[in-house]
Amino acid sequence: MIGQRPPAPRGGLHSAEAADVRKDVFQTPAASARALTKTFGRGEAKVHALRSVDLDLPRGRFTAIMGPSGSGKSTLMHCLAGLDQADSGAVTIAGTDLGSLDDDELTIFRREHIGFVFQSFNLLPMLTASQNILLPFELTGCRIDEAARARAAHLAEALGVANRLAHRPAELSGGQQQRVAIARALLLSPDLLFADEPTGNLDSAAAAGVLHHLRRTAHELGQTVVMVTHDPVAAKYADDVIIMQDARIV
Ligand SMILES: Nc1ncnc2c1ncn2[C@@H]1O[C@H](COP(=O)(O)OP(=O)(O)OP(=O)(O)O)[C@@H](O)[C@H]1O
Repeated sequence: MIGQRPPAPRGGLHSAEAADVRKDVFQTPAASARALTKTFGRGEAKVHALRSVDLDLPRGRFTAIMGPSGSGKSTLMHCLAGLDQADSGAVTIAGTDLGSLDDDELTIFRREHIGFVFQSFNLLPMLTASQNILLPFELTGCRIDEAARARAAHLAEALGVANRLAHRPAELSGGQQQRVAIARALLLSPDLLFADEPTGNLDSAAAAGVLHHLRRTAHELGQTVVMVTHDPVAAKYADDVIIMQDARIV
């Protein structure tokens, strides 16, 4: 176990009530999209990237988004993550309608509720693995305290990089770098962890390690994980697979 999946209810509930509370928490989707529509360009050059997409992402599950190139996967992920705005429709994360937030509020919301992992790891080369993992905490403007260090150490342990913390990214394998990047993305306990082709730069053994840890993150930390991938082998690690085609979920 690397953590408790259902949050422990407080206030002395009887076990049946506590089970109901846990069930409710996990039945509320971590994120929802309703009638999400997005086009690029105009006139003859107009391209439909999303055509009225509806989606609920269940909490604590690992969901893969697959589909042919140009089918709208990245656009969907960017709209869900508040990195891009749909032309119409709504995205709700942790009960907040992203459309109700101004730019500054959206930036803060993303920092507090959403974690990202990219194909190219995006670690800072001059920082050690440990400093990279703690970076999101520093960006909040708070001093790194014992609790933050303990969380970073716990995540490093869970992701199998605890013995690499003093090393810089160039001294780590690709798989280790990606696992450091996952620990960093999880530091502030986001509601959603988005992974964009996280194994695209890895050989099959390193990819398997990263996918195994993403799966554990969902199942043992109760973390909602969404991964865009072209790789059917990677998608097999997911609990649910969403297939996109021609800007729709099929
Ligand atoms: N910034 C943009 N400007 C113009 N068209 C765009 C832009 N971004 C995406 N598109 C178009 O929108 C459609 C969906 O693109 P998207 O990147 O979401 O697909 P994808 O499934 O992620 O593709 P890939 O697997 O190749 O990354 C494509 O036709 C793409 O060309």
